[in-house]
Amino acid sequence: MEILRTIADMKAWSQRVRSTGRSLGLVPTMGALHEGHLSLVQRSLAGSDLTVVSIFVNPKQFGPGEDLGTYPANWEADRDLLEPLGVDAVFLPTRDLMYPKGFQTTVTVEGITNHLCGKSRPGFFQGVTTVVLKLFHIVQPHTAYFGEKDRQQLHVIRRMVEDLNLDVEIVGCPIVRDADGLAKSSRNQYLSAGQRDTALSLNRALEMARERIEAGEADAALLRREIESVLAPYADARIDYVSVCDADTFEELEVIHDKALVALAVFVGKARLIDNCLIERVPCKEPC
Ligand SMILES: Nc1ncnc2c1ncn2[C@@H]1O[C@H](COP(=O)(O)OP(=O)(O)OP(=O)(O)O)[C@@H](O)[C@H]1O
Ligand SMILES: CC(C)(CO)[C@@H](O)C(=O)[O-]
Ligand code: BAL
Repeated sequence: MEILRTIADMKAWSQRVRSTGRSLGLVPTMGALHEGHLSLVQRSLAGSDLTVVSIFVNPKQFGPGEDLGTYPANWEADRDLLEPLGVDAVFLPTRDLMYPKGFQTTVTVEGITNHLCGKSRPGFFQGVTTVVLKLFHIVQPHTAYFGEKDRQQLHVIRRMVEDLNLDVEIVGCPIVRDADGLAKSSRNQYLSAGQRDTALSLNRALEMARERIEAGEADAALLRREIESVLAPYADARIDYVSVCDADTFEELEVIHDKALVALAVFVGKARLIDNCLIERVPCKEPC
């Protein structure tokens, strides 16, 4: 596994690979890897000839007061997870290389970033799209893999790729969960045992919403209140948002027709956890 620490080395490596006609997959991450990340890596290993994983804790997507300074990092553990899988290269740039003195450019996707995480973390998506566009130029992948746990991020990146005519195929990968339903996240490391129990209420709330929608509930405001009441008993949970929204525009729904995205962001202690599920109501064949 090649460890590439400079932009010049990464570009040269990618150009060599591409010049031989082989396909290149990229899995962008912020490190502290877990099975969620590894599922993206497996998908890339299966779908591309060679796979690059980038590890970069991108300061531009963290707001003031967020956890940039304490974001988990463990390069040796990450390397030990990636090497046996057969990853071809890891791109590990420093902040100074990615954002040298004088850096002044920002990439903005409008519209869909006005909702959910974009609303509660101003500047977050600008940071994401700026770094992802840089990574695409540096690594030059044919395909890039992103998790559906960050479903809004996935849509924002697809929008950027389409709007800027980038030649990168974006593949979305399903959410990987622990056996008890908690979505894998690097920030789960912040949770105490008690807070972990609280964190399980996110998936429970999503499952409740799924059952209610599949059973025919169409009142989105009522569902938002019901989700809040699943979370309310937990004193150590603080809701950032509860959304029952359109799965393409991320605008809040009043009435659920055939499909809705239910998305949550909840602080449990210092961990801001996100989770979501896309719920499609199967039309009745017989009169319902
Ligand atoms: N449980 C998961 N299932 C599938 N994909 C995931 C999961 N967790 C993270 N990913 C994906 O891995 C990629 C890198 O994410 P990142 O490094 O921010 O990890 P994370 O665990 O989401 O971290 P955080 O604690 O910041 O939420 C993203 O595309 C993200 O959607
Ligand atoms: C896509 C990403 C690596 C950009 O920093 C980050 O937002 C993430 O890990 O989801
Ligand atoms: N996976 C999202 C990265 C972040 O929260 O900054």
